[in-house]
Amino acid sequence: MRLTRGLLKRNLVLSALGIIMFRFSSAYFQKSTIPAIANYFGTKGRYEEVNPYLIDDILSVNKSLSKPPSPDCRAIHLTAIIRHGTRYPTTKNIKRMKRFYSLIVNESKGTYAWLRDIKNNWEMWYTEDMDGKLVEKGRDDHRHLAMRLATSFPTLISVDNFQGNRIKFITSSKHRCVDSVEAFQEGLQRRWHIQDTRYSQEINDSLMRFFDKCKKFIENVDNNKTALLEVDLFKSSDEMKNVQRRIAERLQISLSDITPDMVEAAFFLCSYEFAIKTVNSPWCNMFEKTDAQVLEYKNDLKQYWKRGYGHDINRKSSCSLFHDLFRRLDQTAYDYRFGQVAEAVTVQVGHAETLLPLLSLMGFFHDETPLTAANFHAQHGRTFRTSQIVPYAANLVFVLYDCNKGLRLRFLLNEKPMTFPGINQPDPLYRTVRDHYSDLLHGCDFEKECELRKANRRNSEL
Ligand SMILES: O=P(O)(O)O[C@H]1[C@H](OP(=O)(O)O)[C@@H](OP(=O)(O)O)[C@H](O)[C@@H](O)[C@H]1OP(=O)(O)O
Repeated sequence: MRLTRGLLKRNLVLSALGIIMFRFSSAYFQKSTIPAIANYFGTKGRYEEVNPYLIDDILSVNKSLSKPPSPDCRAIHLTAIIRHGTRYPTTKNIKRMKRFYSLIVNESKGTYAWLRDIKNNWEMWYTEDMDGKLVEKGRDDHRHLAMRLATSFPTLISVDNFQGNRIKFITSSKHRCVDSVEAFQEGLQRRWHIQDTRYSQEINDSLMRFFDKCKKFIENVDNNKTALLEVDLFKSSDEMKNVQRRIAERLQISLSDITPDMVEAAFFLCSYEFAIKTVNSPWCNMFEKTDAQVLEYKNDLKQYWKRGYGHDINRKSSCSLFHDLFRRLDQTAYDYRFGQVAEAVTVQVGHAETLLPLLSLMGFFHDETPLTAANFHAQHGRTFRTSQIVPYAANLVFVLYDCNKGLRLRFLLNEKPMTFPGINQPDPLYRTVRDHYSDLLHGCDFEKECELRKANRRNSEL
C-alpha cells in the first residue's frame, strides 16, 4: 500500500514537472520565434507585442479591468472602437515587395546565411489581389478579443444582450473590417457555446471612414503632396541614407538600387511574415535595431502628419465619431435613469486612420515637440509611437458606470486602463469628462470643420 502511494506521488510530481516543462518550452519556443525588431513595426505590428502576456495565453485577461471603480458601481454601457485584425499587404506594397525580391534574387552577391535562405528557400507568395484583405490570424485577433472582453465585462457583453439585440455592430465598408466584425461575433458565439446565429452589422463609412467624407482633409492632406513633406525630407535624411548603405553592404547590391521604398518593402516583408504566419523569416535578419528604429520613425512621421497632430484637420475630421461616442454615452445615461438601456454595447470596427485622429482629438499621445525629419534623435522617447498605440486589432474601450456619487467613465486602450489627458484620475466622473471636453462637445462641427474655404473651393472647381 505504502509502495503504491509512493509511486502515485512520484508520478504526480513527474507529470506536474512535465506540464511545467512543456509550458516553459512552448512559451520559450514562441518567444524565440519573435524577431528582435518586432516592437518597431508601427501600424504593421501584432497586438501581442503590445500585450506580451497574450503570447502564453491568448484568452488571458487583466482582472483589474472588470473590477468596478467602487463596490457601489454598476457597468451600464460599453463602446469599443476597434481596428480590424491582421491583414495582407496592400497592392501598393505587394508590388514593391515583389520588385525588391527580384532585385535580391538577380543582383545580390552577399554571403550571409539568411540571404542564401531568402534566395534558395523563400518563395514570393503574395499576390496583388490580396490587397489588404483580412487573414485568418486577423479573424483570430477579433475572435479572441471578443472572448476576452466578454470575460472582462460579462454583465454587458452577455448572451441576453446579444440575443436581445442590445449589442450593436457598426463597421467600415472595407472587407477587412466587415470580416473582422463577423469574427468578433464568432468569438462571442464560441464564448457562450451558442449556435451560429450570424448577427447583423451596420455599414457606416460616415462614422468609420470619416476621412473619406471630409473635403478639407481630402484637399489639404490626402491630395496635397506637400502635406507629408516631413516624411519626404526624412526619406532623404542622413539616418535613412545610413540604413540604405548598411542594407546595400549586407546584400552586396549597388546603393543606387536600395531606395527608401525598397528598404521599407523588405522591412514590411519581415513584419508581414511574422504577423500573418508567426514566422521569424530571414527577411528580419536584414535589419539591426538601429535600422528598425529609423523605419519605425518614418512610419510614425507618416501617421503623425496624415492622421495625427501634424495638421489640425486630421483630428478635426474625427468630430463626427467623437460626437457619436458621447451621444451614445448621454443616451445611455438618460435611458438608465428613465427606463431600460436600449444599447448596452456598441462595437465599431475601422482602421488605424479611424483610431489615430480620434485619439489626437482627445489629446492622447501629444508630444510637446512636433515630430519632424530633423529631430529623430530627440524623439526617441516620443509618446506618439504607433507600434504601441495602433497595432492590428487595437481598441479603444469606454465603459460607463452608474455609481452612488454619479456616473463614471473608464477608458481602456488595448485592454489597459488609461487616464484622460488633463484628468489625472482613473474612472473620473462622467460630468468631469464632459466638462473637460466641453469645447469639443459644443463645437467640433464636422460640416464646418471639413468645409472648404471659398478660395480652396475656387481652386478645386478649376
Ligand atoms: O502602407 P499601407 O499601404 O499598408 O498603408 C495603408 C494603411 O495601412 P497602415 O499605414 O495603417 O499600416 C491602411 O490602414 P489600415 O488601418 O486599414 O491597415 C489604409 O487603410 C490604407 O489606405 C493604406 O494607407 P495609406 O495612407 O493610403 O497608405
